[in-house]
Amino acid sequence: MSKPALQTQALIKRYGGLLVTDSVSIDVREGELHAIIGPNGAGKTTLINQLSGELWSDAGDVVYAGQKITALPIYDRARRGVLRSYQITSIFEEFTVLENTVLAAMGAKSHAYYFWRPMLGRADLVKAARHALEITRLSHRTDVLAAELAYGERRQLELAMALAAKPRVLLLDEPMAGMSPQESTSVIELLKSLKGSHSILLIEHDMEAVFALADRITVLVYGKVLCTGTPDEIRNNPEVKTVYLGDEHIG
Ligand SMILES: Nc1ncnc2c1ncn2[C@@H]1O[C@H](COP(=O)(O)OP(=O)(O)OP(=O)(O)O)[C@@H](O)[C@H]1O
Repeated sequence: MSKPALQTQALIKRYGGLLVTDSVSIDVREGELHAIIGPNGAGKTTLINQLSGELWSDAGDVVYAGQKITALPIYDRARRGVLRSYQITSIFEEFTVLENTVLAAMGAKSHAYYFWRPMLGRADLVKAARHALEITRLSHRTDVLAAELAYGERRQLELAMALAAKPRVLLLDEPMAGMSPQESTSVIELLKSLKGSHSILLIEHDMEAVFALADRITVLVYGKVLCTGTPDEIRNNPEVKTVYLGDEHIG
């Protein structure tokens, strides 16, 4: 069994009296795609925000490669390799797809945006960006302005930008939301190809995609972990069926 890349230890987030994540302990193993599912309001997005550093936790720890990163801000976590899609830079509308992706690669390497240098003058960054665009199937759109992209293409660009930053752990909150069936299929294929070389934490409402992709699934209900297991274990777990999915939704 591979070791954990990212772990939470009894992680808690409160909003007033509401425990939104309630002592959540999960781990994402090296090269694993670990999906988090649960009903609306279960705390999935809050958890991912706590992992990326967008939200401070009230108690508990986030551990990456054996080190506590709970107190680190987003940028430090990202630079170490824990990256949420679209987190490092937002898309610059007036820049091309390639320029946006080069900027993301640059940000990850702490080049501090050397705007006075030609953006495409760094061969290594351009190469990383082109590679990310190739695997996200956006190579044919490299010279198009971001402002001209369709919605699904923008989501693909966000993924390309995250990949150009060479993450070790990728945090994805509904990467297929709002995509056409064709675009979703292409993202599913992409995630399949990224598994193994990346550890991925995925929140996704599309159960078909989750069960097709996940190595393990954690079910979150009212902020608490109900169970973690392989897709088969989750599919056959009577408690999961009762509490959340309903027989007809599983698998
Ligand atoms: N800033 C906030 N202040 C107060 N309550 C909040 C805040 N953010 C989230 N919540 C509450 O925390 C709970 C969990 O929200 P969260 O968005 O993490 O759930 P989720 O599982 O991602 O839901 P969904 O599947 O609908 O996206 C909800 O009850 C939500 O109303």
